[in-house]
Amino acid sequence: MSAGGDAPAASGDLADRLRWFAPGTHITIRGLNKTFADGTVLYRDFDLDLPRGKVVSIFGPNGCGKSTLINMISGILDYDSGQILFDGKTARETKIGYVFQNYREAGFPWLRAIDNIRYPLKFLKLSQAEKDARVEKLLASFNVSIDLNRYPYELSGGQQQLVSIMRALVIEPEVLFLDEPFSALDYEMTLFLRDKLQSVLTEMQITTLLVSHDLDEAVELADEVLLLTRKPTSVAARIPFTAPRPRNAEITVTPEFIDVKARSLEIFQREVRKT
Ligand SMILES: Nc1ncnc2c1ncn2[C@@H]1O[C@H](COP(=O)(O)OP(=O)(O)OP(=O)(O)O)[C@@H](O)[C@H]1O
Repeated sequence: MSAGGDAPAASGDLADRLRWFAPGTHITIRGLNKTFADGTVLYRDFDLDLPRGKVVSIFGPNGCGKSTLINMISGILDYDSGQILFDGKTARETKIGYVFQNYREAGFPWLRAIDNIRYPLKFLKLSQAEKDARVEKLLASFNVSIDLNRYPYELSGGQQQLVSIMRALVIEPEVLFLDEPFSALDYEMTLFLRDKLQSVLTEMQITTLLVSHDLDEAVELADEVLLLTRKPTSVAARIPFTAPRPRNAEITVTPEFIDVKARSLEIFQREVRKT
């Protein structure tokens, strides 16, 4: 982890800089810099505040740095300098869940599905009864009908991604990162998982960052669409979407959805056209 990632909780100058946060702000990014070894400058003095308990969908041109951003926030990837704090805590001090696009590489193939879901609980100081209750509650929330005694290779892609999502949620994360979680799945499974995930996130009030290349999906799930520019990357716009939840695919024909999607698309296309 870089100096930025190891940074202690806010103090001195930093505390002064953080004092003007909007109420409810959870994740604060200040002065973030990331340049790759080949000289590609991706983020330069990048600032961002992300609200507590909301779902923010990140959308932007190909290669603008969406995955890199959530990897740096979640602590998977080093950054050169700057500060990323979760209510003043570092990523290491924060309970984080992460769902990857490639579910095949995300789980342990030698563990049954149920043991993959339970695995992260090993690292929490909970009694066995508390761990069992956590898992039971989660399975009930997702209304799981698949045989979780199967190994991942015995499950469909969608079922494996469902296992990945439950494994990310079982620790009751403060923040959940989803990087293209449904893009490798068929449409029927995508709709099912979107609905389930959305109702669980609404119930658990988890601060969530979603990267999606599907603008309908990005808007449907979002409390806010965060549009990024081409690199060096900055925030092009933030567009709230306040339609009540639960939402499903039918939301896509409502005037509010169409308006948010049209405004997002306009900004996206403006950024794509820039050379
Ligand atoms: N290790 C690396 N070295 C050099 N450049 C890199 C490295 N990793 C990523 N990049 C570049 O940084 C940019 C951002 O990559 P990233 O995957 O974060 O973008 P993205 O917006 O998620 O992309 P996509 O829309 O294609 O999924 C891309 O141009 C990519 O080629």
